[in-house]
Amino acid sequence: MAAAIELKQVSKAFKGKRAVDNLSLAIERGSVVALLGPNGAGKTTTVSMILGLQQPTSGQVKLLGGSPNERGVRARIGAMLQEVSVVDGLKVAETINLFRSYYPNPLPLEKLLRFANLEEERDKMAASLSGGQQRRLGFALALAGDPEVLFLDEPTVGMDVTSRKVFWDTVRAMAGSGRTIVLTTHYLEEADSIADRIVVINNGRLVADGTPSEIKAETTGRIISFVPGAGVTNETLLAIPGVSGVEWNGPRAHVSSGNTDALIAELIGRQVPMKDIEIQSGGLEAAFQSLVQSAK
Ligand SMILES: Nc1ncnc2c1ncn2[C@@H]1O[C@H](COP(=O)(O)OP(=O)(O)OP(=O)(O)O)[C@@H](O)[C@H]1O
Repeated sequence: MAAAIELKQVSKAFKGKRAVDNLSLAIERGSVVALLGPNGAGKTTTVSMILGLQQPTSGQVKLLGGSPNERGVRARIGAMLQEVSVVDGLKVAETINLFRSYYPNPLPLEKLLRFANLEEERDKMAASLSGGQQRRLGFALALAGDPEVLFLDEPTVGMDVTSRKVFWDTVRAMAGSGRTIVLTTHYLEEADSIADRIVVINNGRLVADGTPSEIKAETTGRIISFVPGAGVTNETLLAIPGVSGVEWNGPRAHVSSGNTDALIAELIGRQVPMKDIEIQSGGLEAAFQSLVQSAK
């Protein structure tokens, strides 16, 4: 079966400046992919081209094996974009029903209200909802057509902690039922917990692509710390292959390395005297910062 989404050497230029630069990417059906990148990296432009809302300057975009501009393809996708369009004069349930009417096989209204945690707001005017409630309405509208591919652009901005949890539980359940989900987020811990693949974009280019643990391991965000025995100096540690930096906190040395497994073997092999050994992962945040900085 064709990939859910395929980008081949896609570029998009605005007034000569490339917002997306020669991006190639295939997203398998049933996967949950997070697009990460700093402000202005090109994430929204990429999603807009996949949705057919913007046309690439060059390259090819395929969605569900066809063109994003085909009606038949559009009926099979759902998108929650940063701007939620609220129709004036309609209540929450009426707005959802309007969107349901656009699709051949919509999900039931009650299910959508539950997924979006909007059961209590069903009879409120949509325009009177708070920012976070409007985002949740945007989620219900994105799901209205029971989409095979779901796009979530910064979905949890403005949501409170409870709504966020309900939201991600629902997204996880959706992913479990074989849908393809593409999300952009600035909350790296969310990407880490929900995505099975993370694609990092910077300056319109792909700078890393892998599982959350591969992305974390690819970077210098990992540290071994220990209290070295007498005679072990900064220079001794820096001279060991695989050590990318050493910082001291009193008697404790924090040694960073791209591959802490290999480094620990090296330290033991060299019989470096060590006490109270700890291995810390820098986490996705550190990995992300280091990727974005090294790509500059
Ligand atoms: N319509 C436009 N006209 C001119 N430049 C644009 C337009 N849309 C986007 N850009 C530029 O393209 C680049 C990528 O923007 P884009 O919105 O895709 O980034 P992003 O990764 O989604 O950022 P953010 O995290 O801030 O939403 C930015 O430099 C932006 O200023």
